[in-house]
Amino acid sequence: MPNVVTSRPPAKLNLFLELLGKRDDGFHEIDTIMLPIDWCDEMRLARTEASDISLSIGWLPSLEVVAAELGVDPNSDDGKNLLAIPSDEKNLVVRALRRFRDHFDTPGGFHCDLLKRIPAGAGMGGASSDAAAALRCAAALHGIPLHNPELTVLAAEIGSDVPFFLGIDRHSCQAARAQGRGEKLSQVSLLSQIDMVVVFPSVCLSTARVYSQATIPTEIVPPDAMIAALGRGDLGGIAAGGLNRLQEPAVKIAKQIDEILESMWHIGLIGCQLTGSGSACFGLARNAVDARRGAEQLRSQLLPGSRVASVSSATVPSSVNLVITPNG
Ligand SMILES: C[C@@](CO)(OP(=O)(O)O)[C@H](O)COP(=O)(O)OP(=O)(O)OC[C@H]1O[C@@H](n2ccc(N)nc2=O)[C@H](O)[C@@H]1O
Ligand SMILES: Nc1ncnc2c1ncn2[C@@H]1O[C@H](COP(=O)(O)OP(=O)(O)O)[C@@H](O)[C@H]1O
Repeated sequence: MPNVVTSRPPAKLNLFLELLGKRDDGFHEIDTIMLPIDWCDEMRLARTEASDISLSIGWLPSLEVVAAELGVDPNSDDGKNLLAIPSDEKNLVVRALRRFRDHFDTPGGFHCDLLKRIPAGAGMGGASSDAAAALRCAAALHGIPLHNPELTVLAAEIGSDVPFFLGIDRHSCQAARAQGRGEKLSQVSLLSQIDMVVVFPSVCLSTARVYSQATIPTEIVPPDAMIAALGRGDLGGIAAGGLNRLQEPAVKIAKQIDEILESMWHIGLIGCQLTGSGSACFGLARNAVDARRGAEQLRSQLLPGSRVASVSSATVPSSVNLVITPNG
């Protein structure tokens, strides 16, 4: 069995998000279309003899570069709020590894090196994706099949969005419809790659806070038009079918989201909206070249004060790669 493995957990965007109702347990019933994108963290997981679970965290390309883009001093309160990622039990990676070890009763512990690219509190699912990758990496290190259904049960206990990042029923997945609180998944087919620009404003939004300010619409919109447009590879249809019922409450908390969206529409991106509970926004481009050009234009307008990236649709789950170490 390997002693060290690596993985590249991807971010996600919600192309569609409808609220169906509020449940007694405080969660909302949702209907959402999630798309993995090629904006990824980097994870390296090693088995340790001691039973501890430890995590070290850094930013790529570096804390200083990311802080400069966001226009914050990394040591200020604002900087810490945006860039200080917990390395204790609050980190979903630590929670995932602990649950894994307790559930499968595996010997020893883990050390994880996590290099972040995905902004936190952005609605891009970075923490959830890291947790899913940690479960898969831990399974690989202990010879447990990566498609073991018990991993999906553990994933749902860690967070509503975590199961999506494991893929669906052993299959790699380009897009998924998630229902229930987000854990009931079905495949959505995608005819062609989607190229987009993502902007993360310098604000971190709490998922719980945004949900708490949301209202359930009187008329529920189904995702049918979005699903059909994705299957046809119809960019105009994807843009027209976009919806995010969390956008209104997120904008009430962080007004700058509206300004960001305005700038995105202005440079010719289409279907511009918030992802998840925010604060990141995305807009669709005709192709990868247009997305890169759009990102450059927005960078010149919005930096410092945001992170801007051109991205393309990707797949989940992220692969797990064995690392050959000198002693094993
Ligand atoms: C909004 C979405 C859309 O994909 O993503 P993010 O913006 O977080 O990336 C998800 O629904 C977020 O899923 P996730 O981030 O895993 O949330 P959880 O940790 O399970 O829950 C955090 C809190 O959000 C609220 N919550 C979450 C999911 C849900 N369906 N209804 C809720 O009301 C609850 O208050 C819960 O205590
Ligand atoms: N592995 C992780 N990476 C980033 N943030 C994490 C991680 N684990 C826990 N967190 C905490 O969870 C919060 C939200 O994480 P994240 O999933 O990135 O945002 P969102 O729910 O908006 O997609 C962060 O602000 C951070 O404090």
